[in-house]
Amino acid sequence: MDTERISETSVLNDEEASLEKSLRPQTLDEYIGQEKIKRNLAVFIQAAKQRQESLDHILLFGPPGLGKTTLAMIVANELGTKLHTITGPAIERTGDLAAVLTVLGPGDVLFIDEIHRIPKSAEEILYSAMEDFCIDILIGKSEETKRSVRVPLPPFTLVGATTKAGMISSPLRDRFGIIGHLEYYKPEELFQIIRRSASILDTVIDDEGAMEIARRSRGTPRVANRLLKRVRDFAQIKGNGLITKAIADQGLLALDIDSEGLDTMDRRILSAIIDQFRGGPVGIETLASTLGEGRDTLEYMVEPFLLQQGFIQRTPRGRIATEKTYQHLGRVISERRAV
Ligand SMILES: Nc1ncnc2c1ncn2[C@@H]1O[C@H](COP(=O)(O)OP(=O)(O)OP(=O)(O)O)[C@@H](O)[C@H]1O
Repeated sequence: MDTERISETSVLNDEEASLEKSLRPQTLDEYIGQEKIKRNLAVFIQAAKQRQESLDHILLFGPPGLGKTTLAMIVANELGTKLHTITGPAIERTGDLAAVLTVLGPGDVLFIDEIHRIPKSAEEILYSAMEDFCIDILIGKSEETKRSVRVPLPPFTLVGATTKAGMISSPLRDRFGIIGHLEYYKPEELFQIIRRSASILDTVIDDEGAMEIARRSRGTPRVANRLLKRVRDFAQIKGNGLITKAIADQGLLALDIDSEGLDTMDRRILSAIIDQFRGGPVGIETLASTLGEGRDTLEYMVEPFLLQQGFIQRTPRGRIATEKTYQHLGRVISERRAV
């Protein structure tokens, strides 16, 4: 299990957490990449401010670590309002949601991470909250005293984030006026993120060193920042403090990140498809149980990058390894025709 990747947000120690915070861009100008979303948001935010209205609700899709939370923070910051955060799994009952909604101030931003995980009953409360800025709360314990009370809410902006586009119901999706799909970052964009983070961390890095980390960061700013911090340690202990291409390479190899930026988990998946399923096709469920991993981890955290990079192809009968994979892992395509 790739515990480091999965738990990196949840078990950061205090120092790491404050470093992570210091690296977060605060404004749209500081937010690198995702140009289309950024351009549109800049217009919508400016228009809402001019009209003194709340900004329309925003739904953000994309794999972990691409900057959904950061964007939600930036939206609140650019609007000059307060950000309230909750995650889908933390909303167990409708009352949990009502408790957050009823403390919102006018124009505030409510960020619900993993919005696909809120229970159906809470989702229904969200509908009227989003559309009419009010919620109906049931009060009274007995059948005789039980009644529904309408509670008005101030106009607010809901920012929902999810890694699982297919798991948002259409009534919920339809209530978002702005929908953004975050894409994996290009190496040039990660290069800029790494340069910016290095300067905040007071770390010297040359262009080749930054590019090497950028190329091997799975298209993901969170990974880029994590690798930068680790490679910085190598530069300090094994070099003279400067992150060069050679130091980056040495550090990344020690962290088991290969020349294509694949980590142990990526390579386990690819090797299993080749070695245990003759290159595929293999269903995601079978693959997950063979590896002893959760299906969701594979499908939403690991596989999207492998698909995007052309290491895996999806067919109606399951996943197959591509010629690029055989070459990268130094295997010979013998029993299955190359794709
Ligand atoms: N566009 C960006 N420019 C610069 N840094 C970024 C950008 N996007 C993300 N980051 C950095 O990457 C880190 C991870 O981003 P963030 O927590 O917003 O991701 P996320 O998509 O919300 O992930 P998750 O859903 O796993 O929480 C942030 O701490 C931030 O420093």
